[in-house]
Amino acid sequence: MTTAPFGARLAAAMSAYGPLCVGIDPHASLLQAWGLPDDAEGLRRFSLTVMEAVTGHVAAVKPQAAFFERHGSRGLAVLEEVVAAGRETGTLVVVDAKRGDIGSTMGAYAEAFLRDGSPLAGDALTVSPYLGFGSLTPAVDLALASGRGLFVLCLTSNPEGHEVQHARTATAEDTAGGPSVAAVMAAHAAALNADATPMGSIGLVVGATVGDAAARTGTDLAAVNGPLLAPGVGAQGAGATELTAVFGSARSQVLASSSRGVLRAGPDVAALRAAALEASQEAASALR
Ligand SMILES: O=C(O)c1cc(=O)[nH]c(=O)n1[C@@H]1O[C@H](COP(=O)(O)O)[C@@H](O)[C@H]1O
Repeated sequence: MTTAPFGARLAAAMSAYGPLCVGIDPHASLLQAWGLPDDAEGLRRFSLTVMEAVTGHVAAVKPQAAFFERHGSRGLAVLEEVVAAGRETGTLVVVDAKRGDIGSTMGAYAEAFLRDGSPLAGDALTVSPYLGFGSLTPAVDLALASGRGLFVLCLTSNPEGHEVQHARTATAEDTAGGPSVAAVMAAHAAALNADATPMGSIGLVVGATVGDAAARTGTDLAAVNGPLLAPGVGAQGAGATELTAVFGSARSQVLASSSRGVLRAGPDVAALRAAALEASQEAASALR
């Protein structure tokens, strides 16, 4: 394996371009607003326009798989084109597919999204650990072996996440409840990233909208030593103030993510690029 680890590649991209990931979420309403048909060709023009506008200007892009899957196999072919365009331009691609399953099936998801030569394999994948962090082992192993990364859901940006993520884990001896689910997920990531420089490749998803949830759940974000993907910026209401407040001493690890907040500026390439650069600068000053 000659590729540098994802954590090192992302750290370099963030220092070159700033801490912003532009989400590629081709909602039907956005296709309409851009004057595009709600079909695979509209999806393709939308996605490649975003790539043209932001590659080489921001650290990463994050295509959301659901918006491609809703167009069937032709939509997935467009996702493959986005992945290929990222590879050609050197812009990191986080495939946001939030996969999670029992280990034996997780192995197949890992081969789809993290294996060299797979057309859907970007630089990192979002994964869901709610079948137990250990169920993600095939993805962890393949990501680390291939220079890719993972973003493991930890404290998500949506208002419903707390009922699972803030819950206290129980053991046979400690029925009163142990550490929170979020803290356990963060501790697993920290263990996998131990000793990595400048940071490890097993990141977490922590929404910019979660307020003081890390403190309330005892989740030590600074100790993760890995990237913290922070969606919720822009359309979900978080901005610079929230980024600073949520991440505190972990802010140098944060990759802020905005989809609709940037995409609404399209379809003009220059306007999209300007919106991305503005969001990137705002995130950079909040996270300095
Ligand atoms: O993993 C994600 O990216 C993610 C996690 C999370 O906690 N919240 C969240 O909004 N996301 C994704 O981030 C994007 C947010 O889009 P906007 O609200 O338009 O910026 C969507 O693609 C979500 O699926």
